[in-house]
Amino acid sequence: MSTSPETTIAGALTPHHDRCFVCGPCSPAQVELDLRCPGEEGIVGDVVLDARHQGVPGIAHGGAIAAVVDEIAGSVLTRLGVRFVTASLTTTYHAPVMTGERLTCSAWIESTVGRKRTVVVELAGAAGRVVTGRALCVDVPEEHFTRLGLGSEVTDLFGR
Ligand SMILES: CCCCC/C=C\C/C=C\C/C=C\C/C=C\CCCC(=O)SCCNC(=O)CCNC(=O)[C@H](O)C(C)(C)COP(=O)(O)OP(=O)(O)OC[C@H]1O[C@@H](n2cnc3c(N)ncnc32)[C@H](O)[C@@H]1OP(=O)(O)O
Repeated sequence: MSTSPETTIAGALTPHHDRCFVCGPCSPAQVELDLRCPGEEGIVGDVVLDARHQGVPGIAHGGAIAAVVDEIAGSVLTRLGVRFVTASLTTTYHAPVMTGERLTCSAWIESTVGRKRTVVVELAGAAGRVVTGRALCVDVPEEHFTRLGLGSEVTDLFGR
């Protein structure tokens, strides 16, 4: 397992990239995410979607929620040093997410089969579970990015 600088400060995770539209501090839509790694695997934390993420007034947009699910699922894997992309993402909305509502999250690897890992992300509000997401993530070689003309600005993000 990698010992990421992100995991050495009381298990807290910091944004993986300044310009990531979900977690990056340069993003005008940066989501308030406070993610921590309580143990060897998995992530817990808090998430708040606000008025920048609404679909109808007062309710978070389902696409914004899905992006947050993808971000959290990805964080579970990158902190383990896994180089991956998301191949498929399903998001089940059990109840509306209100803008400004503080949610707790937990995420973990549900299964690993060959290059495929399924990561589950649960989001809950004060009244209980609001979202369950499942990301099917596929391990990829470094060439997945280098053949696209991308270099260390991407490949260095994995396994820090
Ligand atoms: C822009 C990339 C960013 C990546 C990560 C980002 C940041 C990393 C750093 C820190 C991150 C911290 C937090 C993370 C934050 C966000 C995470 C975002 C992650 C993303 O958002 S990333 C962008 C969107 N994502 C893509 O850009 C993928 C496009 N796509 C492809 O690049 C190929 O499609 C690929 C590589 C997926 C597969 O291609 P391939 O040729 O390598 O392999 P192949 O097709 O053989 O599939 C192998 C096995 O997966 C099964 N399989 C494949 N696809 C499936 C599907 N859809 N449903 C069910 N099963 C599927 C096959 O059935 C086979 O299964 P089996 O082995 O059992 O036969």
